[in-house]
Amino acid sequence: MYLVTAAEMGQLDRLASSEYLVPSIVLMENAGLRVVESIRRHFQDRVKNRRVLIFCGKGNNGGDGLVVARHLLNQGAEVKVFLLARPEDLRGDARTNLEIYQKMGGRIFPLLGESHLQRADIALLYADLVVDAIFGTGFKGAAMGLPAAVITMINKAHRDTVAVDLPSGLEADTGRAFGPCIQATWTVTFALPKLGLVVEPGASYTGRLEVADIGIPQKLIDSQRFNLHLLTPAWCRSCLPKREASGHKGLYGHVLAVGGSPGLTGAIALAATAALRAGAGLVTAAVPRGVHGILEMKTTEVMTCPLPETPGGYLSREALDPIVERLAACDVLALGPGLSRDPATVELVKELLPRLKVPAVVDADALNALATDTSILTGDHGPLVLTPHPGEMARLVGTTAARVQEDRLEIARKYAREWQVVLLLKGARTIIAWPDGQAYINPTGNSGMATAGSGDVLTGIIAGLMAQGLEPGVAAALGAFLHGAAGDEARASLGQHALLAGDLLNFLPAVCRNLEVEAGVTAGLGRD
Ligand SMILES: NC(=O)C1=CN([C@@H]2O[C@H](COP(=O)(O)OP(=O)(O)OC[C@H]3O[C@@H](n4cnc5c(N)ncnc54)[C@H](O)[C@@H]3O)[C@@H](O)[C@H]2O)[C@@H](O)CC1
Ligand SMILES: [K+]
Repeated sequence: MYLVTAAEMGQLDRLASSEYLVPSIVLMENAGLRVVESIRRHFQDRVKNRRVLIFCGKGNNGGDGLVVARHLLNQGAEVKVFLLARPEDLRGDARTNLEIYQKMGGRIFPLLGESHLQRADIALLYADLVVDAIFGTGFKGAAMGLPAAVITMINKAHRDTVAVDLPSGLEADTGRAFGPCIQATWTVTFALPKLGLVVEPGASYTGRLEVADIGIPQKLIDSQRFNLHLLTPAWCRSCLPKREASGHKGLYGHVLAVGGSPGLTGAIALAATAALRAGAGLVTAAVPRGVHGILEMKTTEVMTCPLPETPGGYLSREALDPIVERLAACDVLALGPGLSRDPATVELVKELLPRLKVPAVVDADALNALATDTSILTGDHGPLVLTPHPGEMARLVGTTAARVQEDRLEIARKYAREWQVVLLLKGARTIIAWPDGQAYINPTGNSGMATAGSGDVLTGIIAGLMAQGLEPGVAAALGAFLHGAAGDEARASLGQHALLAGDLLNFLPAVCRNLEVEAGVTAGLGRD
């Protein structure tokens, strides 16, 4: 599903009217009606006598709020509209909707100065629901003055709150709030999700996200060339590798996982097992000879292979040829989990990558090895998926993790293009940037997954999917989704504090099974 900026959404709205002759007031009517339907679901269809406060700004977002007000009034709710503008300041469709609402006897309470705040504050005490229609995609910068005071007052009241299109105070394009911002229970956004709703901190203000069809012609949406996408269960389901009734293990690919070092055998064991859980037919884990016996004890279905090591027990330069030989019988390499930063191992990584004839997932210390010489990335290389966390990304591009976090999307996109790799930038709302400029944002996952070994599981899942023939970009996106969804299932059952990376392996089957059986899902965004 496309993710759009405010300007892209505005363009779609305009083209719907100018090219397809859909009157803008019809779009506004549909938008309001979708919110009313969502509110009815919230109240299990019993809206009569519900006390609903609707806060409206002077723009079209406020116009949507007035449509909501009119329909709820019609359906017997006790509606109060607080207007953060003088009625004569409203224009166009918003003005028309104000007038209809007033003709129906709907009440408007002005919210224009400090003296009006108290009345709204008292009403909030008794409200069953707050509808936030103060600002939508037209908002820029910070809420200040009266709107800021109103937003703060609504948040302090802790009432169930539905945001219309966007939580007021949030920038649609960045997901940042430079002043107070509505903390929504849920948000009904129109036509397509806005980028700011799905990246942090915007996603946290948004609450549960519903995407509502307001009648913008699908043909118009399909004709756009947006290059940012939100991963959805339906898309992921369509990408799941197919299993043949007569399939055998040779058909589902062979992963070679290279990594491990003294004290870090768990990382490679997790990655290798995750590759099998993701459906790979065969997985071989190749590790320094000294830890090979430990790996044998830790894993059952994984095949293992001892490699030459340095006196300290790290993979040595002599491991190069055996790895290349092994790879001749494999479909994909997973490189990095538990590898260490020993200088000999760093050299090994740098010599191995240019010799690859199979696609590779490069993670952890293999990324740190690359950071010592990024000419490998700028030169000719085969298909690569890089899976850095912000710290590893910062080392790769010579900046700080804070800088990477400030501009996650643009940085991921820039280097995916520049290096011609699939770049998966981890963190809350993982980004998967493709070399052709397309980028995906993953809505699944939770902070319980910020735990040792979680990244190793992701590496294994992606490699396992690639072994089954998925394109690297698709495998990375689907892998991120499955990994996060397994984390969400694990959290639902175990809570987030005690969650271990190994638990992800145990919840992955349920997630895959759900995708196998679910016949397409709406824009569900994981659990809130
Ligand atoms: N055809 C359309 O364009 C449709 C628009 N719709 C609604 O219209 C919204 C966009 O409407 P608008 O473009 O009128 O904009 P908004 O209603 O989002 O708000 C814009 C108003 O807020 C003011 N503003 C912006 N930043 C501010 C700040 N930092 N502090 C104080 N005031 C600020 C602007 O000057 C303007 O008056 C969408 O979010 C959606 O809810 C829907 O009705 C569907 C159809
Ligand atoms: K809003």
